[in-house]
Amino acid sequence: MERLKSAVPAELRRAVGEGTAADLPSTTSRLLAFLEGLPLFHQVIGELTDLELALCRKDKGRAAELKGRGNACFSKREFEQALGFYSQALRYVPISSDGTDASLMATLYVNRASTMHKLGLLEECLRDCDRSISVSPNYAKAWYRRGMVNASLKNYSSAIRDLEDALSMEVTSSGKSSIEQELKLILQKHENVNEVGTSSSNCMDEGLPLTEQQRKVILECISTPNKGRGMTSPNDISPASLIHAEDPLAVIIMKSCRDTHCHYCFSEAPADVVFCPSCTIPIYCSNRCQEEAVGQISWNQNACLESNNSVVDIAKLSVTSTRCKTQIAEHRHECGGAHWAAVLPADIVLAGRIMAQYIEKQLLAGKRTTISGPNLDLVHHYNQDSPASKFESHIYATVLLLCLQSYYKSGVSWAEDSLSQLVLLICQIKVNSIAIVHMKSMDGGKVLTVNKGFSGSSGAVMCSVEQVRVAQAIYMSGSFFNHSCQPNVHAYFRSRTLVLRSSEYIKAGTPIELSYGPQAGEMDLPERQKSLRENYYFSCGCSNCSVLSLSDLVMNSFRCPQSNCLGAVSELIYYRCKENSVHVSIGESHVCTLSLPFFSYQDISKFDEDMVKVGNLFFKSDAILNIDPGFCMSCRSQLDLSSAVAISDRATSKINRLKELPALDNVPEVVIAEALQSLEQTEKLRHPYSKALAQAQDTIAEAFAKVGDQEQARKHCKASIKILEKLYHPSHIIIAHELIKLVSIELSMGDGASASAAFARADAIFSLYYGPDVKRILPYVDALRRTVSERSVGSC
Ligand SMILES: C[S@@+](CC[C@H](N)C(=O)[O-])C[C@H]1O[C@@H](n2cnc3c(N)ncnc32)[C@H](O)[C@@H]1O
Repeated sequence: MERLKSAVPAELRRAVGEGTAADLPSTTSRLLAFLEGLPLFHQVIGELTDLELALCRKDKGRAAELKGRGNACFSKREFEQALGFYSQALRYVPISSDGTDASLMATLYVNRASTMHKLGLLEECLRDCDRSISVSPNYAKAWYRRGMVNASLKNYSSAIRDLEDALSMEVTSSGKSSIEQELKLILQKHENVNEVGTSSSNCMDEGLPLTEQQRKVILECISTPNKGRGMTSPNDISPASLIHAEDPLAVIIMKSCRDTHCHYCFSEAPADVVFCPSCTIPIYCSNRCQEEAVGQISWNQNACLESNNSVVDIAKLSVTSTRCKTQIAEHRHECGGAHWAAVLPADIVLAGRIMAQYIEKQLLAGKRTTISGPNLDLVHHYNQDSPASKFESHIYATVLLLCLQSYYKSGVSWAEDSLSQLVLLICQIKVNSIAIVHMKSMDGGKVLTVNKGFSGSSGAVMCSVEQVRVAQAIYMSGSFFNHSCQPNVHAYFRSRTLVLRSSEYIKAGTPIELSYGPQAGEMDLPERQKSLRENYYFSCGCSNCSVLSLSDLVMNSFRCPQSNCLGAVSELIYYRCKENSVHVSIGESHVCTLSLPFFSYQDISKFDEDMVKVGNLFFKSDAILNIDPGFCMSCRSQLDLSSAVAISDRATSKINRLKELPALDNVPEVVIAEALQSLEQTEKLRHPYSKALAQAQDTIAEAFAKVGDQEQARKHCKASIKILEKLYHPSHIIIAHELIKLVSIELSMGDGASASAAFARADAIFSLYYGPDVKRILPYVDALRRTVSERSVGSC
């Protein structure tokens, strides 16, 4: 792509970069005319769309070779490796209409099933047997394996039926006699044991609980003075109410999750992962997800899948889809082996998916009109984009259009403005797409196992969660919610569904706003502004970025050199420009102008008492004139800021070394002692309510928990929570996650009563943010709940 960009003459590049949205018809057509005359461009499009050149083609030879490697590992009892090879083989095995490849696929499923049976993955094994049977219904080995795994699952009646079927299909006498032997054994067991049913896992969403569906909040889209359109409600909304739930218009998995997560529901891929029937890139956690993403596959339609490129075939497949007819299988149009969707950036593939959906809807509706673009009613900032970004959007839009044209061939005719529409669609995606984030419990499972005995002597690990960015999506209604650095709704995802829930009481008519990422307490004002400008192309005008806030004042500040002063020393310049407002700048550069929060004295209950003391020092001084970097905002004592920054940074990096140690179970005492010394230095330098201090306490708590000194771990964990309560607020979700760490420490200490109290606080916050979805989103919380209640009963 870089070679393509540099081939464009500077004059044309400038015209594109300097143009506005109104110039798009001319800039896009000039660029297209130039590129069409460029051999390099045709080479690039050829590489992206030619099935013979594609990297993601099915390959029977490769599948057979991988199967051989799997078999070799299986016979050496290297089951984990065998599983990997069989999965890879299934990824490459083609599906053909003549049935020849079906037998290879059926064998691979059975081989993988046998491997998973050996590994104790019984449900997964059962599913692979079913897949093998559906591909090749008379395959005795598949029935035999299913019978055996059903026996392991104690489903004896099913096991007997399966083995009887296997027996009727088996042709060799040795095969028949070994099936008979197994059958005899299972019949005996069946006589002795009561049957236990199997549970089948289901990754897909079951939708909203009924009670929530009935209590949907009424939303209105309104025009706001400084943020464009926004959302509000004509009614008061109580905390923890479900505000909105929506499936995406289009979605694409992040490249980093391609090999580990289902490309449809984005859950972590299980051992019996399934693949796209037409290309080797996507993986799915179940047949259901595969069908949702690719369309329903029945074996007599294989020819249609393989030959692709025909509009009639596409329509036929979509009609046979299990989905509602207005929804188009999102991966369908990318299938067949052309690999542009695997190579182009996620934003561009997302644009491709939206465009393809639009085209296919027109085709399904029988409208063979000229294709222009979906014309989504979403905001974009094309005119404010940098020249480089405008040029890049033009290049990608042109490449994408050619890829789509190559797929739809003569089945579609394109309007003149389709390229301009595509450029705007790419810009809309930049501003409106939302990252789908899933919660991953880092060691929640482990903590519960390790702590089972609660001897108190063994090293325990703390429950901690990591947010994994799994996909990028466009939600049509979700796009109308504006950002606030102190949001009143919490956004989370059930598989691919966006869910918004009120995290506080919202009065009728108040803007309903979520956080696009940056939040007060987590980042200070300049950091938040920078992040929103770079990632979302706007300057934040939320209430938290318009009024001087206490957490912004202290979070990155230093301690006043006077030991009895609680005033903060900042690296920023605060200059009072008018009676009620201050300019904030870093060095020469102006960050923003903020109002002074006089409301804080009227509504003092909103704030933490200690924080109000800090605020008073700043706000109540008669004249806040000019506070330079390095001067205390209260008593004006001066601190040598540059040396304080250097010492504090060194101390932080020493403490952070604890995180980098590969195994914390064995942290040398000297490293802990050094970290404690650094913590002492940080405490001397940093403001007592600073983020650096909270993080240092948290890191040290984690290290102590892992080496088994739970008393120390508890002390530092509590210190960290105390600071975070001031930077955020005591009911913020971040506090709940920290409290869960405290719970695991207290459980390890055998202090069930304290653990139970901390858990109750965390649970209340989680319920506020996730409502009844807590169990589904944070399953480890539920596991911990059971442990806590057992332990607290035990300690009574
Ligand atoms: C996802 S859209 C939200 C809906 C949008 N206001 C509209 O009119 O369609 C994101 C855009 O809304 C505006 N916006 C959202 N939150 C804002 C905020 N806190 N301050 C200023 N503008 C904001 C920005 O223009 C941003 O690019």
